Amino acid sequence: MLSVVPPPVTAGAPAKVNLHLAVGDLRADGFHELRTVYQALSLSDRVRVQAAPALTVTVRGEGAAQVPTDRNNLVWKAATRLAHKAGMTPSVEIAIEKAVPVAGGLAGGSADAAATLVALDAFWRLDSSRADLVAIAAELGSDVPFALHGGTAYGTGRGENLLPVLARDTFHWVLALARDGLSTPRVFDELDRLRAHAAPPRCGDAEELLQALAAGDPARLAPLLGNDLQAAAVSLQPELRRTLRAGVDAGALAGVVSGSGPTCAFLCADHDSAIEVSAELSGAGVCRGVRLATSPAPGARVVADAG
Ligand SMILES: C[C@@](CO)(OP(=O)(O)O)[C@H](O)COP(=O)(O)OP(=O)(O)OC[C@H]1O[C@@H](n2ccc(N)nc2=O)[C@H](O)[C@@H]1O
Ligand SMILES: Nc1ncnc2c1ncn2[C@@H]1O[C@H](COP(=O)(O)OP(=O)(O)O)[C@@H](O)[C@H]1O
Repeated sequence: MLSVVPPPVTAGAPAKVNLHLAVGDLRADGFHELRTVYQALSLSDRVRVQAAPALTVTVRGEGAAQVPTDRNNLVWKAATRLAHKAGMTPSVEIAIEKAVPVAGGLAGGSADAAATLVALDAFWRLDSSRADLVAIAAELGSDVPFALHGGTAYGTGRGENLLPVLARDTFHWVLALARDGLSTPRVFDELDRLRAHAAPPRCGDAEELLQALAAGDPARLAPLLGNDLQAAAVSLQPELRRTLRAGVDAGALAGVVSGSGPTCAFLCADHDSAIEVSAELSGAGVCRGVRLATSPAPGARVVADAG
């Protein structure tokens, strides 16, 4: 009997911005207790899976040279864990097409892992429950469940416990990309160091911000954006202070470091304003490049294969 090779499957998954990121105490397991409001961005990576003699990973696109292609890639871990749970052999090639800047605080690696889970679930026709995929996602990284979820969500624990959040309308962002990345554990360590010596700003609770999201009002949302990791990211890359100032001078409603940085996310009043801010920021010499994005965006999902 002929065995039929299943056709390739492509999935996409979004980058994220933390609109609110309150970092609590360091736990015994090395993670910090978080309270965060995630929103998924229209900027997304794509992952294509197809049959191959053995597990292989290829990477093209934005920052590809900095992304591992061995077991250190989160997609490799995602594939082996899903295969193990399903009793499959992960004989697949996983081709990543990156658009999300690497080590930028935008959770690109988490997006790739979430897209891999969704793509392989379809490729192997596993029909896994959402809860099963979320459980594997949480083992892979704190941000991976949100990349599956998409939209807007409130995250607690180390960021992996999610509740959906109501957000009306579309928000317009300009992302200022930094020349060098920042390592997430290094930024958390830096925050602990700063807190041991002083009292860097804390963003408090998210109540008002949740109301601004439900109202879909960017002018109300802007002054409420907050990130406890910002002081640590700025301490490690002091030039971010200039970038944050330049975005607001260019007409953004507000700017915030995204997650552990160093990408700075600028909330704009509307699409036209975002175009103006991006043009001005590009010319100001304060960043490696700019990207326009909207939010919220859907979570990881199978997409039509562009070939
Ligand atoms: C900071 C955030 C905010 O959304 O995003 P990024 O800026 O990295 O995208 C996340 O908490 C990052 O999530 P993720 O990138 O999945 O991190 P993980 O792989 O789970 O953890 C990497 C390391 O970051 C630190 N870490 C992470 C999450 C957390 N709640 N407390 C921590 O202290 C730990 O040192 C951990 O070993
Ligand atoms: N698929 C992947 N894409 C990007 N980086 C990856 C991937 N898998 C593993 N990594 C590693 O994870 C690190 C963090 O990457 P990324 O998820 O882009 O940033 P952040 O944690 O700041 O959001 C990278 O420096 C890279 O070494």
